[in-house]
Amino acid sequence: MKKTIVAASAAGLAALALYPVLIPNPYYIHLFETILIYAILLFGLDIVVGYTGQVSLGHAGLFGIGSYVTGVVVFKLSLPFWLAIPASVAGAALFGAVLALPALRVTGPYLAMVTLAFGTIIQILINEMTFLTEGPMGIKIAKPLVFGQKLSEVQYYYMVAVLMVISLVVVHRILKSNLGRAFEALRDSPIASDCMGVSVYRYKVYAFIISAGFAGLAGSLYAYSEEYISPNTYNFELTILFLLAVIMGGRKTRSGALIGALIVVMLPSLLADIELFRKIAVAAAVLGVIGAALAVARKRSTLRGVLVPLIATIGMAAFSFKLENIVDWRLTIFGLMTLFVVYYLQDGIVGYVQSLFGRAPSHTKSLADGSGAEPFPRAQGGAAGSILLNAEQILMQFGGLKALNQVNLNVMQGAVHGLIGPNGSGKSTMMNVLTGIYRPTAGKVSFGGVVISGSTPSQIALGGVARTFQNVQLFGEMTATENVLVGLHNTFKSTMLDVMLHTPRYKREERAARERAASILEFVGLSAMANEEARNLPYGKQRLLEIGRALGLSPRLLLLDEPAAGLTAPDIKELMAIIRKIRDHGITIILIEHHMDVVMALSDTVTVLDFGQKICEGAPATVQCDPRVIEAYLGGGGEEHGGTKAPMAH
Ligand SMILES: Nc1ncnc2c1ncn2[C@@H]1O[C@H](COP(=O)(O)OP(=O)(O)OP(=O)(O)O)[C@@H](O)[C@H]1O
Repeated sequence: MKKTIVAASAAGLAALALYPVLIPNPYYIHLFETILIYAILLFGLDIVVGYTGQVSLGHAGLFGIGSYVTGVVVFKLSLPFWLAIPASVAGAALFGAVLALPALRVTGPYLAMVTLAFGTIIQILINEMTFLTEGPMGIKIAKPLVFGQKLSEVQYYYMVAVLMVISLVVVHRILKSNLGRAFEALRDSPIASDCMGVSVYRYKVYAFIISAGFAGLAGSLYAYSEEYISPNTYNFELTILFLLAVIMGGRKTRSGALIGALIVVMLPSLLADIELFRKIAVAAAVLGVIGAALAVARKRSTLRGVLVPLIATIGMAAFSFKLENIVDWRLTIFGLMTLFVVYYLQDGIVGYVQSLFGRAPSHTKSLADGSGAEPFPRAQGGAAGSILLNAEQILMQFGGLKALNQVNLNVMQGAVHGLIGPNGSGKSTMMNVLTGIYRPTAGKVSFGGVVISGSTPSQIALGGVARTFQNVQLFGEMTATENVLVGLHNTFKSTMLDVMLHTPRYKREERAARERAASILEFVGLSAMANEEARNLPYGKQRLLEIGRALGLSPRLLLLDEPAAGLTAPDIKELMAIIRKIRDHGITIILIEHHMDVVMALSDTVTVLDFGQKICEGAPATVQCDPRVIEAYLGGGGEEHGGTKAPMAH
């Protein structure tokens, strides 16, 4: 695996170096240079689109800012390229931060519209600010001067190639680091990210800034490459083209960005020549037949599943020989191809090829050995028996509904505190109030003597409160190890520079985190599934992984929201053993559970809620026999509440 990557990288570098020698035609050198420039932008766009899962239709605008910062500082101030290029990166990054603001408030189609408006405004501004940008006239700039010598087309090609390789390495390092894991985590579950101490707010802004920085670099290089820039270039079509390139090539891979860039740069030229188009259509049909045969043979698809793409590719090849002139059909064919890719190749070309050969999309790092590393330190602070968490007079109102009504809760250091009640009694609401997801309408929560109500979920998480969710909230596309590594995010002190340069500090932290992750997985019995994507784990194991991820925070308090829900009897036994082990490590636990046998066996104290009010509290044996509790459960509709057994049944 590693050997294949080294061989592919060496071949890629050799191809980059030899291209101008083998194909000295300046037109083709310029074309390839454009592909490399677009690839730089797509590396960055993939951070936002592929990793954080946000839609950005503003990247043509950021690309334009990159070009125009260079254009203006060269044209007006005669700055050298080594100042103009960083200025473009910084300028675009600044606007990236501006673009991130709407992303913090809206998602999906709304974000698409806002970012689209951003791109349009940038284009209009470039057009209108003639005093700076020369407006529709555009700006002419020459190739960079190095030691007083203007770079030739080939020399400039090498400069772009080197910057593309550096960008690729930097982006790859960022995305494989704790930063990249944070980006992916906020895509899969923003709420879980926040509760792991990974602030969605902060990392969305980081993603947009980094992504915009690469758009700025690409824009600057493009300005030097074309030697002329005008506002028309940075239009709506370009932004759509960028987005399609990421999707077509395959998100979350650098090779996908390169293939995407190749396609979008080459496609207009390919669709301009009927002879060439026929050859390509035939090649696509042949590849389609081979791909379909492979997919059926490897049982990755059925004959029915491959029928439509097969007919489409063969149909396109046949149709190409009927056509006299391709130019009128260009946009239609382009649209159909896009539709085809989006519908049938959702993981892009790279994802499709990888699935054919049965390889998981990314995740190449093998599991570190966890032996020796402590899964998590013993919880510190507070003597056993002292109050760790205190919730006072909590009122949580949703409109007219009082989901929690003047609830008091004291949780003792080192205890397992059960929280039970019929469906809708307010248990999960309490969990959300304690972890900062809900701000209580009235009342106060203190943890370790510090008031935490009003703090953000990530602040509370970093303060030592970890949780799991009633509906499992894992980061589905990430492996079990990576999920736990997100929990360990706060163990990293490395800066982005450390990540980019792979400094000893970053390497040390990454190694230590991986060792910790391995030992946590061992602790929850998931070592064998360490490299499996979370979404592919059996349900019971997913619940254990959520606990493991929460343990990554080294919490003092762990809130478990119905951890046994949906588990089989052997899984429940395993879960109970794990909860006991966690308690033995000095971690205080709040346990919401409908399985009364689990609550009664594990809890030191049990609090019972009904209709948002605390109706009883005490030792399990006492609570079980309390008439108010029996009434609440029986009055709530009988002995079962979605798997609930009435307390007195045990
Ligand atoms: N965000 C919200 N907006 C409006 N109502 C809410 C919200 N969250 C909870 N509720 C309401 O608050 C009440 C308590 O819900 P909650 O989920 O806390 O109960 P629960 O005890 O956890 O129930 P279950 O055992 O079914 O999970 C319910 O009536 C619920 O509909």
